[in-house]
Amino acid sequence: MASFIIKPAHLRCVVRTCRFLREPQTRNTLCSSRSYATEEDNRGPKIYTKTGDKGFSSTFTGERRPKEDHIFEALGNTDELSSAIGLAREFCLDKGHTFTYQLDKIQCILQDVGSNIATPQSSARESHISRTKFAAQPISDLETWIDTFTEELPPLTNFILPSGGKGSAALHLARTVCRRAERSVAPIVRSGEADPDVAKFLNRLSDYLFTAARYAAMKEGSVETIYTRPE
Ligand SMILES: Nc1ncnc2c1ncn2[C@@H]1O[C@H](COP(=O)(O)OP(=O)(O)OP(=O)(O)O)[C@@H](O)[C@H]1O
Repeated sequence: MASFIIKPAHLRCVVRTCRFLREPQTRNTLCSSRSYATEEDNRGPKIYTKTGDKGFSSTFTGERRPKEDHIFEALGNTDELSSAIGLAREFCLDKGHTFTYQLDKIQCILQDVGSNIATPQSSARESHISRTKFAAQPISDLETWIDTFTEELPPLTNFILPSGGKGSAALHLARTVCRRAERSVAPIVRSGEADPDVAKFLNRLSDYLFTAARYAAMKEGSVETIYTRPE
């Protein structure tokens, strides 16, 4: 069994993803097993390699690029997005919301987003591409979930401000991080280095997070603050 440790930061994950993707049997076990660290992992290498100390890091294809490269920017934003969703999920769990399993799934898909971003097509071999292919199904799942929330929600008649309780406000914050992730992925997709479905997924995800925020507020009976023009 290959070693792969989920580190606190998704970017770490992506980098480890770079390592663990070399061992395909570990891919897709991430979300199902929940048992991320094995005894072997515990005896494994240290978390720090020091190879990034000079401001360069590696893509999954083995290229060394400066850390301000578009790819690491997008990976960092994806990592931050997963963390923001993780926090929102905790607030939603506290309130007993039934949709938190969706947030779990989304966090797993964001790992796949990171894998795809970390694999620039121009330097990828066939084996890299097949291991980091991004599936379109998660986009349809988001659309189904959005439509289900929307059926229960009252129509939107005003601009609402991020509010509506801790879960709702945290989902709005995650939505804004999602839009930043989308902006940073756009040039990578445009240059043909990442899968266009990654951009589509992030675009749909911000709509999902907006709708889930409203749904959480409604279920909690929390008031969403409406924009009013200051006097
Ligand atoms: N600051 C960063 N922001 C976003 N992604 C990063 C950043 N630094 C590295 N990465 C990506 O995340 C992966 C894992 O990060 P990690 O911190 O292990 O890399 P590193 O800094 O190159 O190595 P080390 O921390 O061991 O010196 C890297 O392989 C790279 O793809």
